[in-house]
Amino acid sequence: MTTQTLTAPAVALEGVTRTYRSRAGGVHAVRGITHAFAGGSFTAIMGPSGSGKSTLLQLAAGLDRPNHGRVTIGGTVLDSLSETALTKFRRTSMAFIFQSYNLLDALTAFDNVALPARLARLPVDGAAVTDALDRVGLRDLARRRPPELSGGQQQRVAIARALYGKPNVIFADEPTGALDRNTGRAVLALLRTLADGGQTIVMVTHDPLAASYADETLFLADGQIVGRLQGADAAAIARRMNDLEQ
Ligand SMILES: Nc1ncnc2c1ncn2[C@@H]1O[C@H](COP(=O)(O)OP(=O)(O)OP(=O)(O)O)[C@@H](O)[C@H]1O
Repeated sequence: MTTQTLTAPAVALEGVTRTYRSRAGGVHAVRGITHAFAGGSFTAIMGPSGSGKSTLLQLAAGLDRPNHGRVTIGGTVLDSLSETALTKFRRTSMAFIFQSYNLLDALTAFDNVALPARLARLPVDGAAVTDALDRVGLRDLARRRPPELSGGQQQRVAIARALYGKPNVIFADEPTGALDRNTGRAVLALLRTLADGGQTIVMVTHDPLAASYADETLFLADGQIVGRLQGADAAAIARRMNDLEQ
């Protein structure tokens, strides 16, 4: 892992705009967003349905390209990369944690954790894979496949995958959306640990309690950042969300 100071932006968005064409006309999903996510920071993104959260996350992760503006991750301008180079860059520089876990059912937990390294044609360090599974409490379940694991266990496999490669940036879209409260809290505590260890976390969530684990919450409305709260508790975050949804 590249060690970063808290002041170096791990992910920078500059004037990022994404418009979708539809039969009814253009949908301005993200409108000129500029924001720097500091290295080692944990940021939550909240906002009403349709405010552009998922689009913003996809743009920041290079899964979608902006119509205008640019995204820089660890000093690399994503726009300057070909599709092939971008895919390779994504495999080594970032991890994704989704509500739906995104694990391959045919592979064991161990092989799911090792998958990004294999796809990037890097040697797999078996002891490090086991260590990553151990850190999320799944050492004994390494040989199980996702259908043989609970939702919380599957999400912990996804987190172990993010732990193993030690990517600088972890993007999470509703990582606790499908989990019960206690399992969700355990997952959030793990994400908090990753940020405290220097990885940068950008997480979309609808849940003020989940956002309270972050250092900062950004509030989106109509494709723009309309507010932010630092170090706020769940009640303060919920109040701000209520104000936005009025
Ligand atoms: N592929 C697409 N084609 C056309 N419009 C799209 C597409 N994806 C998203 N949109 C539109 O862009 C806007 C932002 O969508 P986005 O999914 O980013 O919002 P969101 O804040 O993540 O919503 P939710 O909380 O409901 O998941 C919405 O108006 C949505 O309908």
